[in-house]
Amino acid sequence: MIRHISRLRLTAFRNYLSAALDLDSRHLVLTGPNGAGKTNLLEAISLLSPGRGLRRASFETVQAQGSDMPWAVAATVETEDGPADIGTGGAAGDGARRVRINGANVRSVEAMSDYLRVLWLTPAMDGLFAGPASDRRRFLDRLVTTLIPGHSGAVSDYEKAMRARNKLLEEQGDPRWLDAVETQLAETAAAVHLARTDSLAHLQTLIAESLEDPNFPAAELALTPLFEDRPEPVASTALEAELKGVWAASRHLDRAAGRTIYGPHRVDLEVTYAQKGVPAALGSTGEQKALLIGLILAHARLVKRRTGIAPFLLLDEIAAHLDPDRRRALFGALDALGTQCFLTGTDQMLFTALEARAQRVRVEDGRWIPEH
Ligand SMILES: Nc1ncnc2c1ncn2[C@@H]1O[C@H](COP(=O)(O)OP(=O)(O)OP(=O)(O)O)[C@@H](O)[C@H]1O
Repeated sequence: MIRHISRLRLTAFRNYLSAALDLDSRHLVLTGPNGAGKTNLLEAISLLSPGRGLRRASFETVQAQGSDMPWAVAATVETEDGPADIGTGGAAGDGARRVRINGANVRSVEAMSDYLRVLWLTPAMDGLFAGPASDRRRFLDRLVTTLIPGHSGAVSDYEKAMRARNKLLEEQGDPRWLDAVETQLAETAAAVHLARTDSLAHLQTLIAESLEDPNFPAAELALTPLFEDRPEPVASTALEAELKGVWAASRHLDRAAGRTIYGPHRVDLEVTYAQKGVPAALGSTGEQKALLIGLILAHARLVKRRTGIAPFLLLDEIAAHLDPDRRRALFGALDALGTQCFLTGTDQMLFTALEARAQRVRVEDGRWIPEH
């Protein structure tokens, strides 16, 4: 059985006031004019995972304008153990979001990951390899979170502790407080860094084992070193001690710089086009897209292998950028993953090769019209 979403319901979510859709386990193709609500639907599904979803929008932004109802996304996920009802949404006057599983409130957004995992590819990621390092770190953290759901929370805890350290440095705070903050910073930093390196190592191994697919070339992945002048320990306690030492010694420098210079918030994900041995950023637009698709497909396989849950793939306007042969290869790869994929495009013709392997819905002005 393929784990899949069998029912999706949106309330006061962006341009959807109230919409419901029944689905089978096949892929879902969404077509419709610009601004109809195709990406909004993908964003809704992306919020069934930790973090802020595929647009990284604040929860106030997703609230449908002009509606008094709090926004809500609800899905029924068919699993091997039966259906599960997963819901998330906002509550009036509160910036946070609530999560409900099978009718009960749960405290942690990570709990949704027991039922479903989500990965996405959007046009906003097109410049990933040539753009700023912060985008690549965020991309990597998204991959890691799909594998290790607690990672998203660890990254926010780390960022919070770093802001506290920077503030204490600026205010010339008590060194004992700095010690305490740096201890906390080191714990979260080690967790973040080791989750990243561990996930990357597994992903690289899987890519190396996979049969070469000429349509979606293999990537070589590496993290830039944490420190310029010393090796980084691989064990958590040793890494924490090393980071604490570095931060304690660099307080003056960091105070002058107005920020923490060393740490996992500064590393970069280096991606190389394996066959050619050149940095991904030097590839053509099409090559970079193919590399990114290959990376997402490989990661989806990794998540399936290690967790038993094949992630749902949200592919926003991917088909339009591929030539017909590569499009067919993509559809074949999606079928092989054994998961439900959600694809958008303005033109139904792009998805002809999917034939009966997809259900089709036309999106118009915040409404869903199933096509038969
Ligand atoms: N909070 C909100 N309340 C109401 N409408 C919203 C809200 N946020 C966004 N919208 C509307 O949603 C629409 C955009 O939807 P979406 O991005 O899903 O379009 P799309 O079908 O993917 O289009 P394209 O083909 O251009 O990518 C816009 O018309 C926008 O004004």
